Amino acid sequence: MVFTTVKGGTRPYRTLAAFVMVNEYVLEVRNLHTCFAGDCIHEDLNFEVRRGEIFAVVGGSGSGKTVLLREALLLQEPTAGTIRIFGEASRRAEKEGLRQRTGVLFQHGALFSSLTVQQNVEAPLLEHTTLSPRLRHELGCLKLALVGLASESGRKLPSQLSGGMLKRAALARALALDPELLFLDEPTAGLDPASADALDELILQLRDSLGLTVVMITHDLDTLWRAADRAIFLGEGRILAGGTMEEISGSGHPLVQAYFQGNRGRGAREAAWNPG
Ligand SMILES: Nc1ncnc2c1ncn2[C@@H]1O[C@H](COP(=O)(O)OP(=O)(O)OP(=O)(O)O)[C@@H](O)[C@H]1O
Repeated sequence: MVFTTVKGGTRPYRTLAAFVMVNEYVLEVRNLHTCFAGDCIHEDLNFEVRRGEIFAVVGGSGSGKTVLLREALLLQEPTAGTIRIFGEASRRAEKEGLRQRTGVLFQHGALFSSLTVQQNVEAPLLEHTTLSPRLRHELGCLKLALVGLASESGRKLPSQLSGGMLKRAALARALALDPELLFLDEPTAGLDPASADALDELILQLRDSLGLTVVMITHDLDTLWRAADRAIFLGEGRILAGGTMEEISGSGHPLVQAYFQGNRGRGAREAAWNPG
């Protein structure tokens, strides 16, 4: 890791990430409108996510972050506009292909409670590949190791894992098909600070080692300062600010200021600038 100087302090910046990040758009959102019964929560959103970056979607409650994620995952249709993933306009007909190139970590893990962790991780391989049971098992073990879970954890039911381990297990399942693009919905929600830090570190490591592109929704200011390369701030149906965390937090918009300039926001920024 090298350090680069930014206005007001020094933040870690990862060399491999800088190398991987290129101007190839993995996700492009153009002129997106989403309205429910005439009430519009997205009014002409435009942004793009570059290959290899960790991109965060931020905003107050009800600003439309989850709806945006559901639209990108083809679980919901926007009212107007397009979402292109891997350069292709995402259409329902291409759902299967897109699913295999994208992984999702849902906020509550969404693991099958009656299956063991190992079976959960193998589930996408069973559904989308013709691999033999032995190969599926080996790949499942590999993914568990990748997220830092011991093989004993694979034999447990989700209910027998801690919150941090559950997130890791769900992440292992999201990585089962070697996705290029990973969506994370509130990855650190409900975790204690140490587990949240460890998960942030894991996300950074996975991006660096696998060359993943990560799009995450988060309210966690520590995660934002530590992991996000760029972000957008949603509010009033629009993107109120976009860019690096430094750029966004310096926005003059009152909603953005209130979000980042409170005690929690300032503390997270200082911690990111003074790691360790
Ligand atoms: N299917 C739906 N029908 C009607 N309204 C909806 C529907 N889905 C979402 N909404 C509304 O859209 C708005 C945005 O919801 P969304 O869940 O995307 O917010 P959010 O930014 O993810 O909030 P939070 O941070 O609290 O999770 C909310 O007012 C919600 O009630």
